[in-house]
Parts: sequence; structure tokens; C-alpha cells
Amino acid sequence: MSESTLYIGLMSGTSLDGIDCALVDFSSGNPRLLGTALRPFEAGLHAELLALQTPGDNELQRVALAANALAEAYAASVAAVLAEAGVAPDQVAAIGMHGQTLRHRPELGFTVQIGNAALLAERSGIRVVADFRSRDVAAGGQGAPLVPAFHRGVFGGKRHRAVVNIGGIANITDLPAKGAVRGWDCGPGNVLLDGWNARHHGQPYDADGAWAAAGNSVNELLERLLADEYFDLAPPKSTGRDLFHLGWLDQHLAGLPGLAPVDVQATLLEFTARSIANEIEQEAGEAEAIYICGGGARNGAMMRWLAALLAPRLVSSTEALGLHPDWVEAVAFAWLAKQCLAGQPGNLPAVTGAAGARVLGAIYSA
Ligand SMILES: Nc1ncnc2c1ncn2[C@@H]1O[C@H](COP(=O)(O)OP(=O)(O)OP(=O)(O)O)[C@@H](O)[C@H]1O
Ligand SMILES: CC(=O)N[C@H]1[C@@H]2OC[C@@H](O2)[C@@H](O)[C@@H]1O[C@H](C)C(=O)O
Repeated sequence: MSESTLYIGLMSGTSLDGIDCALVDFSSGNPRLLGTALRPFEAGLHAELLALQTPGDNELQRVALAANALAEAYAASVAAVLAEAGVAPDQVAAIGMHGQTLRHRPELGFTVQIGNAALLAERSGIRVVADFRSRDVAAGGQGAPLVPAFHRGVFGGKRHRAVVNIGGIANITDLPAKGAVRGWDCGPGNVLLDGWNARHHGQPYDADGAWAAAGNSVNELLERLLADEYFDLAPPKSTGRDLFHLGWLDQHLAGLPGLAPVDVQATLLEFTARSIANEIEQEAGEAEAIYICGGGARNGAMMRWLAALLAPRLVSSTEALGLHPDWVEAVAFAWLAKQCLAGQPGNLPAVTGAAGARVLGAIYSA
């Protein structure tokens, strides 16, 4: 089946909102979506994946069991998408399985995405490509972001554009009309907004940014957050929950007692939007139009902040370029699986800082 042009991309990202699954046909120049599914994590698995983000007891066994539970959930997503599209497993060339990031420490030489790829191959009957980041890290790179090569192919054009993924973490791809593509993680996306909202309202996210929009940003807190040294680093750079988590926010709040939770949320929204806009101004200032993907595109208050901060540039979602913002990352991992099977590189060394272009991923036969 290696001549099949159908691939499945599976992404469960740093926001921990669940599993994005996309069935994609690459037979023409542009990827064509044949089916999609977003499956929230079952509560117990969500709690365990969140707990495993920080060191704890009996980690080896807990990680192994969580990796199995993830594979079962991935297999259910794959089965649902195939059934809806009327496609049989043997018509699919491969699944690109990102896995769940538990640690990202390229400066120490490792990044960890869990998910039992062997079990997913067994359950789905489809070849699985997994562990996309390790080879780039082994070659001295950040192992992230990996989507810029895909963004170049689908979103590049005659005008200078930038694409911003606002997931748990936010990353930017700079797509000049001529010249090299650049990309880097610019800092938090929704991770702090989600965490603060969950702490105060018990809900996974602040729908449409409505709670944040009801508060007033606190300048002293905003300045402290923006002073983090991550924002002074030049690309290549990548980050994760290892750095940006509620404990990081709590450290900054410690010297500012008595703030109303709604005003902290308002500050987090402005901080997130400003950190993204600042990095675009510094690194991709010539971009004429900015396209947002990831769940942040559903946050109206975030989109209004970005439009104001980045004016007169046009700010819209990637839907304007033909790919719905919810599915960009899953389609990218389908594409990365295709690159792997073709023996083609998936990374851009100018983005990740790796010593060279590398074929990414490990293949688990069907
Ligand atoms: N209606 C909405 N209003 C506000 N925010 C939303 C809405 N829908 C989704 N989001 C945000 O989008 C997040 C999910 O985004 P996404 O799926 O792109 O992240 P991810 O892929 O897990 O992260 P990453 O790209 O960092 O790996 C949610 O956690 C939430 O913060
Ligand atoms: C280590 C890791 O999982 N990084 C993710 C995360 O989520 C967004 C940002 O941080 C990005 O660098 C990356 O994902 C995308 C898909 C990437 O590699 O391009």
C-alpha cells in the first residue's frame, strides 16, 4: 500500500484538550481533508497526563500505562474517522502519531513524547510513524517546532506572511515571499489562561476569552511576566510546560497579593497576545498578513488583541488560506509521516538549529 496517498495525522498537544485526528489525501498539491475527529481525553487519562508533566512516584510504570491508554484512545479516534469517511485501514499508507509531550529539554539532549506506537499499529492495522522529534534533537536541534516545513508548502505565497499556532504553547512560522522560512516557539499560548480558568472555574478553558475580557489588565503583573528571559532569546528556541505552567505564574503573583482573579485572567490574555505580537515585530516585522491556527483562533478576545497590536497587518485564521485552524497540526503530522516514508526530511535546520536536514520518525509496520 505504499503508493496510497491517504494518511492520518494524530495530534494531542500541550493544551491537553484531547486528540485531533485527521484523514488526509495528498494526491493533489494541497492536502484534502477526508475526515476529522476531536476526542476529549477521558477524565482519568487527562488527570494522569497532567500529573505526569511533573516528576512523581513510580513514573516508569505510570508512563507505560498512560502510553497504552493513549494508544487505545488514538485507535478509537482512527476507527471513528475511517468509519465516517468510509475508508478501510488497508487504504491508508500510514498514521503520523505525534504522541503526548511529557518533557521537552533539548538543552539536556532529550524530548519525550509518549504513546505506544506498536499497540496503535496492532489495534488499527495501519503502519504508524512516531517519535518525530528525537532525531532533530540528536542532530543538535530543538526538536521543535516541526510544522514550519509543512506551513511553507501549504501557506507560503507571493506575499510575506506569518502563521501563528496558538495551542498550549504558541509558535510562529515566518514565510517571506523570497528567502528562508523561519520558525520558533514564541512562548505560552493558552496554557496559562487555561490553567488559571481551571483553578477558578473548574472548566478547561475560558470560552471566547469572555472571562478575561470582563477584567482589567494589571500593568505591574504584565511587566513581570513579559520580563521572562525566554523572550530575550533569539531563535532557534522552543519551550513547553517545563517552563510555562501555573507554578511560574504563582511565583510572579507572590509579590502582588490581593489581585482579583478576573484581573489576573485579563492580564494573562494581554500578556499572551503581547508576547506573540512582540516576537512578530522583532523577528518577522515585514509580514503583511498574519494567519492564526490552533484553538486560540476560537478565542475572540485573543483575536481582537492580536488585530489591535499587529495593525495595520491583516489578522485572520488559516481558514482564509484553505485549511481550518483546528486541523493544521494534525494534517502536519500526516504530512510528516509521508515525508518519513518517502525518505525525505521533515525538519528545517534553519528553524530547529539541527546540524542538517533529517528524516524524522520511527516506523512501526502494520
Ligand atoms: N471556544 C474557545 N474559546 C477560547 N479558547 C478556546 C476555545 N476552543 C479552544 N480553545 C483553546 O484552544 C486550546 C486547544 O488548542 P489546540 O488544540 O490548538 O492546542 P494543542 O494542540 O493541544 O497545543 P500545542 O499546539 O501547544 O501542542 C484549548 O485548551 C483552549 O485554550
Ligand atoms: C515539544 C512539543 O511538543 N512542542 C510542541 C508544542 O506545541 C506548540 C509548540 O510547543 C511546538 O513547538 C510543538 O508542536 C508543533 C506541532 C511543532 O512541532 O511544530
